[in-house]
Parts: sequence; C-alpha cells; structure tokens
Amino acid sequence: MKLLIRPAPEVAIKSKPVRQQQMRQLRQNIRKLLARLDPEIRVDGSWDRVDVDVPDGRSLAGPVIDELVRIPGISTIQEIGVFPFVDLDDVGEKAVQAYAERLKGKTFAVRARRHGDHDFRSIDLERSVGAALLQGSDAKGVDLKSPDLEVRIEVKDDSYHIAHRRHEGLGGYPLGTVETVMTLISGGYDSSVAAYLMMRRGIRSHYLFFNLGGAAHEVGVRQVAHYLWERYGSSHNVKFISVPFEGVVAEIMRSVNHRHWGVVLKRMMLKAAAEIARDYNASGLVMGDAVAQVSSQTLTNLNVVDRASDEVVLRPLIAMDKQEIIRIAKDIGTEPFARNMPEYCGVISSKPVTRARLHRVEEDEANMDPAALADAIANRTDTMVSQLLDSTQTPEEVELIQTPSVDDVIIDVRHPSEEERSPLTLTNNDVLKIPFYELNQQVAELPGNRQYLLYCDRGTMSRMHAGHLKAEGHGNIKVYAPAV
Ligand SMILES: Nc1ncnc2c1ncn2[C@@H]1O[C@H](COP(=O)(O)OP(=O)(O)OP(=O)(O)O)[C@@H](O)[C@H]1O
Repeated sequence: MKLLIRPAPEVAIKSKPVRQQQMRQLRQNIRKLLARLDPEIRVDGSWDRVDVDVPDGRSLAGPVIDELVRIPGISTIQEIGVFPFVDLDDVGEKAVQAYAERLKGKTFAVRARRHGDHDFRSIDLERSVGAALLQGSDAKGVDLKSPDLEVRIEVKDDSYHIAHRRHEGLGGYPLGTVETVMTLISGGYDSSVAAYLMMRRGIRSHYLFFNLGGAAHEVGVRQVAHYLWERYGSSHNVKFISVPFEGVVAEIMRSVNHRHWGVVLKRMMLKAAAEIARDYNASGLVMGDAVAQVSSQTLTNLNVVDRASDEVVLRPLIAMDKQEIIRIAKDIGTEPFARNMPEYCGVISSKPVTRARLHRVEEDEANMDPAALADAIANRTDTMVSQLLDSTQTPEEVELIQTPSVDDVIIDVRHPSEEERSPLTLTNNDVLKIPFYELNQQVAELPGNRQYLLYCDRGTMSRMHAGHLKAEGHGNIKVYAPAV
C-alpha cells in the first residue's frame, strides 16, 4: 500500500528553508511513529508531500492510517493502489472496485496522467475508465467542469496508481517545529484541550501539575497527560512534573484574605511554573482559562495573575464556549477523563474577587512565608511521560492471574479506542467493558459474589486500578495478566 500525505496548505507558502525544515520534521515524526508498527515501512517525500510505502500483505493498513490521522501537521492522507498495467479494461475494473461505493448519486470526472511509451493517450484512458465507472456504479453522471469527485489515475511505464480513499489529518504544524512550552494541567476539560491545541500547532509541551492535596487527582491527571502524549505527541519525549502544593495552599489560607485565594493560588502556580520552565528550556506557559467561564475569570484578574511572572502565558481557549471545549474534548478522547476527574475544591472562596487590585494582592502575599513556595519548587518530581503509568504508585500489591477460572469475570478497562483497535477475545469468561475512568462508579454496582479480573494491554493501568480498589476494600478485584 502506498500513501500520499499532504501537509497543511500553510506550509506550502513558507520560505524555502522553513518549508524544508518543516517537511524534514514531518517525515522524521512519521518515520519514528510508523517504525513502531513495522520497521520496514518506508517514508520519503519532497517539498510538498510525504510518501509512505507499507509492505504488502501485513494487514497494516488500519493501524497505519489510525496513526497518521493523529500526527500533527498532516492535512490529508490519500491511499493509493499500485497495480501492474495489463490493459485499459483492467484499469477500469480496479477503478470500479475503488470508487463504486463513493460514487453513489455523485457526479465525477476521471483525471489521468501518463508517463512512458503506451499505445493510448491519457484521454483514451479517461474515457475508458469513465465508461467503466458509469456502468459499474450508481454515479449520477460525468461532469468534467465541477464534479463532486475526481478519480485520479496515473500510468507510469508498466504500472499504474489509483488514488482511492482519502482521510482528513489533524492539520496544524509538525510537532517540534515550534518552540517548547509547559502546560499547566489540572486534568479537567480545559487544560487538556489547551494542551492538545498546542501540540496540534507543532508545539512540544511538558506537563506541569500542582498537587493541591488529592492523591486520586494526581492519578487522574497522570492518565490524561499520558493519553494526550501517546495519542498526539509521542514522536517527542516530554516530562510530567508534579509539584507538591499542599504547603502553599495552607500558607495561602493562613495568610491571605479569602477573597484573594483563587487569584493568589494562580499567581503562586505561575511563579513556580516560570522558575521550573527555565530548567526545561520552555519558552512559554499554557493555561486553560476561558474568559468569563466563572465569575472570577475576568480580564482584570487574569492580568493580576499574569503579573506574577515574566513568561508569556498562552491561553488557547480564551474566547471559546464551554460547549465547544467539550466538543473538542469528545473528539480527542479526553472528555471521559475530565468527566470522571475527582474534584479538588480546597481553595475556593465563597465570594472570590472579580476585580482584583495588584497592590492589594501583593500586600496579602507579603504575609506569606516564602519558604512554602520555595519548598514546593524544590520538592517537585519529574517523570518521562512515556513512563508515567509504570511509575504511578499502587497502594496495594494485587494478585496477577494468568489463567482465569470459568467463573471469573474479566473487566476490560482500556479506553474504547484501544479496545476497538485490538478487541479482547475470550471464549470461556464473561467480559465486561468498563473503561478505567468509569471503574470507581461502576464497581460498586457489580454483584459481590464474583471475582473480577481487570485487563489492559500492558498490565499497568489494570494493576494500578486493582490496587486502588483493593485499598478501598474491594477484595474480589484482581488482575488478568495473560502470558505473552
Ligand atoms: N492543580 C493544577 N495544576 C496545574 N494547573 C492548574 C491546576 N489548577 C488550575 N490549573 C491551570 O489553571 C487553569 C484555570 O484553572 P481553573 O481552576 O479555573 O480550571 P478550569 O478552567 O476549570 O480548567 P480545567 O478544566 O483544566 O480544570 C487550568 O486550565 C490550568 O491550566
């Protein structure tokens, strides 16, 4: 199978050196990600296209397309069938196979190109394939000027190409062509979508989390960060940095007027973020605020918050409606994480200020012990996002079962997209599909007289959740770890 990949149209209008750099980066990213599926996949290209050659007969078409539609910087992916040239009738037959389904009720035009010596002209090929398509499909008819669909065929010496299915890519720029940032992520709808939008724009992003005291919250945020990276950004290594902020929260509550709690907390986050960002060569900070989403998200407050650091603070959602943000979260798969994220509301004052005054806020902050923020920054931990799930603490050791007995119920805890890609087929056991983010809610409703074995691909997520559930008193939950 051959694939023709086009970058975003914006890339084509860049100066030659910029375009070359962006296309080189795109090829590199694609090569790296596809090599994980099969090291023999070839990736080449020129100034306005990337060509991917997938070795035949290895049923890789599905996984390759699935990978490509998630790589930032790709506008379209065109599948191309390559066949040895026999005669015009054979080309017509293959065109019908590729297009009949899509031509129903549509007008079309055949566009042919020819390189080499043949005893027919391009126009003969167009007419012959056009006739075959009219006969072999329910197309509305031929329209050479403005067809609904163009059927593209290229004959090159003794072989020919037919462009068939076309897939929309993510758009944006190749990851790594713009500078690096640090996204302040709290795992809710907004910061996850903000992180995604930055990656789609080609911006590599580390994840920065301030732990305000909820252990379950951190587990949830790690999962979102890992998901976002694995799905949209795994061509580049990034870090997940966790900053223990309980001490800062306590200090704010002790020293600051309660109306300023929210603003001061964000200012402390930005101060810490700016200092940490320098250590990671990040050139900007990203936050998920949308103006007026809550009454304290006023421009006045955002301005006071931003004065806490010299770094540029990017807020890609600033003018978006919540509905639009949730729609993107659904499209990119972070919505269920956000919906199930444990809330931590420890620093919400009942009457937050809507028009904070910088000097008043600074006066309050002067009462705080500076050691609280310094300690938090010093005690941060960082983990490669690729290892985030492996290093997530499990509170209890859990039993791993290799061969379940017939009464055991297997719970497939994978994200639905992973589960669809490689369904779990077990004939002897009942299998329930409960994605990990719904486990806590649904486990309570399961009949208590059965033994449940959690399953996921790598056994990390299943072990982590089984451990948490065991710690909460669910002794009948173990892990299904089939031998590989
Ligand atoms: N605990 C945290 N760790 C890291 N960043 C945070 C944290 N809390 C808030 N932020 C950052 O501040 C932004 C605004 O925070 P706010 O509490 O108003 O949440 P929000 O707008 O509902 O965001 P989200 O939906 O991402 O939780 C977040 O989008 C995020 O970028």
